[in-house]
Amino acid sequence: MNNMVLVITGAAGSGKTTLCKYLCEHYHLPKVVTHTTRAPRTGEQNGVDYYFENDASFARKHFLESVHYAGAQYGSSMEGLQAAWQKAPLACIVLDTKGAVEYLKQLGNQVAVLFLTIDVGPNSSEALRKRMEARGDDPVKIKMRVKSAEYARDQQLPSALVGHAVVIKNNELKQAKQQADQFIEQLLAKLQ
Ligand SMILES: Nc1nc2c(ncn2[C@@H]2O[C@H](COP(=O)(O)OP(=O)(O)O)[C@@H](O)[C@H]2O)c(=O)[nH]1
Ligand SMILES: Nc1ncnc2c1ncn2[C@@H]1O[C@H](COP(=O)(O)OP(=O)(O)O)[C@@H](O)[C@H]1O
Repeated sequence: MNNMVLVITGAAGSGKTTLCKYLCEHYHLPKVVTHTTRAPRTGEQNGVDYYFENDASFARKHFLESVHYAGAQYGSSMEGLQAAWQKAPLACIVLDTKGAVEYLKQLGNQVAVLFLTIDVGPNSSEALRKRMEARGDDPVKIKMRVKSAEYARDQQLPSALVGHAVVIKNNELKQAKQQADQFIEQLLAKLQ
């Protein structure tokens, strides 16, 4: 196979961004930077974390797929993916579960999916909220997000990804990284 894209998906606060950063650094994977109309969080950089857009600039882009998530728009382009593949045969992207399903539909066996979750029993949703707080998110934004349909939806693996996604419980980051390492090594071997 020539090129593949690793899609990291899962609940808000489950550690998608953290794991993507780790894998990109450790395996020199190019990250596909996506576009959003949400405001940057403290420390986020335009062109690195996201391309930050307004509604008008977002509307002018040509997206492979785009979604509404908790009151903002997000979208990813084929050009972004092709640019990443110019650098290396395995690229990485962070998407909501709707985007992950769409990637699988459009790109088939060029897509590998990692679904992140946490499982601390009935308090798992609360644990995710605490992680968003610890990340420094605006409390008003956290409230909005937790109430959104997308937040509830992304806590479960969608049926379209069953049998396609590798599920990793990120209760402990060290263990989650080890499981992701195994998965990446299999993918890199496939691409050789
Ligand atoms: N479908 C899709 N989802 C995206 C895209 N970019 C980011 N997302 C997802 O949008 C959701 C909200 O992202 P963000 O506001 O950064 O919040 P976070 O999940 O708490 O870090 C997350 O599930 C992201 O993975 C995109 O281009 N397409
Ligand atoms: N296993 C873990 N245990 C505790 N905190 C974690 C763990 N994994 C990630 N975090 C922290 O939780 C917060 C949310 O992680 P992040 O990667 O931003 O999630 P996502 O991109 O899925 O919303 C961050 O502050 C991150 O440092």
